[in-house]
Amino acid sequence: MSKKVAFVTGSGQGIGKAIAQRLSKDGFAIAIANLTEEKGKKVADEINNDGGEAIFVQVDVSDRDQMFNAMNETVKHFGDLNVVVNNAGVGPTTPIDTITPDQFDFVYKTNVSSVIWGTQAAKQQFEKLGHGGKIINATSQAGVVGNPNLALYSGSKFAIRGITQSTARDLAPLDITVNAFAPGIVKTPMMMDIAHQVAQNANKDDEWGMKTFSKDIALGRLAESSDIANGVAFLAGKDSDYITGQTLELDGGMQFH
Ligand SMILES: NC(=O)C1=CN([C@@H]2O[C@H](COP(=O)(O)OP(=O)(O)OC[C@H]3O[C@@H](n4cnc5c(N)ncnc54)[C@H](O)[C@@H]3O)[C@@H](O)[C@H]2O)C=CC1
Ligand SMILES: CC(=O)C(C)=O
Repeated sequence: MSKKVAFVTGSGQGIGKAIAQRLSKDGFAIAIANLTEEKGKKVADEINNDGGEAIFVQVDVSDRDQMFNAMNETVKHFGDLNVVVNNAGVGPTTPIDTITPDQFDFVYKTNVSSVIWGTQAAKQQFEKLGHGGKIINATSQAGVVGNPNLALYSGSKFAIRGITQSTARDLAPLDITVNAFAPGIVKTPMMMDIAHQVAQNANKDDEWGMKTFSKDIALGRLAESSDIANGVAFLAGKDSDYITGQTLELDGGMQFH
């Protein structure tokens, strides 16, 4: 039987890379869809050298045509597509007075437009292939509760949960599920940068910056990218077939509902 195929955006490093590696272990062929070629190719090579099957497809997720082309290229190569993980995102630190129109456009195009284009392109491919599929969107604990200094980012992540819920209803008749995952504080370049910026603004060190975000984690430790990939693997697999429109919180116990 041929492998199922997963398309993972922002998989050149951090959480996306861990998701790609985990889904490969779970038997998926993987499209590493990333902005920067060097990092994306390296992850694809690592998966192939490890006995998996991966290709690199270059994409700027904020560009609709590029998202459609990247998914087309994936289906041309592997002959199928079953799971799309809209993971890529940016997280600048933005005290409210500092936000500019350019920054607004950049964050909302990268984080929010990308999910819409990714959903449209996935729907098109699933329909052409004549089967359903799974769309999985990256929100954040900061998309469940507003975080200080992150007004642009938090707002964009709240929007992703709204889009997830709406499109789950729209696409259910096509046997397409749409869910989101909400990581907590994960040791990746994005989070290190946020902690650094917040610390600098307060004249403190990076450890202090990280503590301002991590002090309320019930399980008492920062997340590894693999903790997040474990949850996404569940959403990508058969055991989540009867779940749609939900946000799975992967935050070690930060936000409770
Ligand atoms: N690190 C954390 O603590 C948390 C991260 N998240 C979310 O998880 C997702 C992944 O985050 P990290 O791995 O931490 O980020 P990261 O910054 O470490 O990695 C992001 C990856 O996305 C790629 N990328 C950036 N812009 C792109 C674009 N326009 N088109 C294609 N690829 C692009 C980068 O090249 C990089 O490979 C993001 O959506 C982020 O908002 C959510 C909650 C917490
Ligand atoms: C970067 C992020 O998603 C946080 C702080 O939750």
